[in-house]
Amino acid sequence: MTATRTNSPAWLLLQDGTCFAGTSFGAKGTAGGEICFNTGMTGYQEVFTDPSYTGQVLIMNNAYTGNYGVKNDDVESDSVKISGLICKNMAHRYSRMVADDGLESYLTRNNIVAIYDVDTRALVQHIRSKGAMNCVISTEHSEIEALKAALANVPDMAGLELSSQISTKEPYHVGKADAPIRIAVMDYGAKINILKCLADRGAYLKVFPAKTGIEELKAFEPHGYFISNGPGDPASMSYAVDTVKDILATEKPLFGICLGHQLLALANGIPTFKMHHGHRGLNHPVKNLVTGRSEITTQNHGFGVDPEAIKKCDHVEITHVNLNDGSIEGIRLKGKPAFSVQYHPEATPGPHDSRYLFDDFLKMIEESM
Ligand SMILES: NC(=O)CC[C@H](N)C(=O)O
Repeated sequence: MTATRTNSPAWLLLQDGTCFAGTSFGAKGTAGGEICFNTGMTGYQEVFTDPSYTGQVLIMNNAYTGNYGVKNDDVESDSVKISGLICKNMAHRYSRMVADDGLESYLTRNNIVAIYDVDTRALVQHIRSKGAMNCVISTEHSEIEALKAALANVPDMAGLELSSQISTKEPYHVGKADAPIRIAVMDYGAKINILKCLADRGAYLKVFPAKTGIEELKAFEPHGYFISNGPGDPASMSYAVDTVKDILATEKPLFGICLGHQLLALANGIPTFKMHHGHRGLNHPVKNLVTGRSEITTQNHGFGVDPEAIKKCDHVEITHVNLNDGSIEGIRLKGKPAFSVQYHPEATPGPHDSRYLFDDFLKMIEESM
């Protein structure tokens, strides 16, 4: 399949004044967000639709993006969630028997501004040394003052609350209603495959809007609670921290992923912090300190849990660490059936090494029933 090459110019301006020129791909217009990069070599459609990327302009480290097109069901949510896209090369032809569309048409339909022909190696090295910052990409402004004005409107990721905007508006169910195990899911921007991983193991889920109170959660009579991934700064989510505290008070099993991990830490008095440039990719090595085994993990986070504060917290145990930088990848509470990981065991896209965590959670629930 081919698409017409437009070759129209596009520009990228970073918050520190650095500028890149490139070529437009996808929707026309101007888009801003926090710039971040994903080192994965495949799985771009799942990444673009991951709700945790809300508010972020994504650089793909892979030299070539779009070669296998898109498929209607290779998604992690109902729409593309990235604010914008930056690539080295974008495929104008795609090749996959079962593909439904090409990437450019998909981005255009989803109103996503993208820029390619950018030296992404230089750009990623820049972010790696300077750290996370905001940016704008534009097909309509080439004047630096106009780009700067657009950039001034992009909110800081630190302190930004996004989950309540993208969470489901109404509760919904996943799985079979007669399943023996019921799990209440807090939707702060949940990826579809996390829900599938739980339902495939025989759980019936009720997925709740971000600001649902404990009484409504309890009315579902859940045997366990799941705290989802999601975008934004966990420290801005006091409503969610309160919900996690209320859930812990029920003594029912709790499992949290990524944002859910950060919220479990915050609910136990452990602060989170903004990382230099975060972890986003499919090959982050993590060691499970309980089993001594290592796993290769999928990651997507720009905030982390404070390691020093955990060490001082008697009732929280570190279960997983990142083998690249020693950052905290997993915790569990002593004396309570609650645990969480900073990475993504559902791993769409990515290796399935960590799927055992869903089995562990279901087993924990069975043992508590
Ligand atoms: N994938 C996630 O849940 C991300 C959590 C949080 N928004 C972060 O960037 O750290």
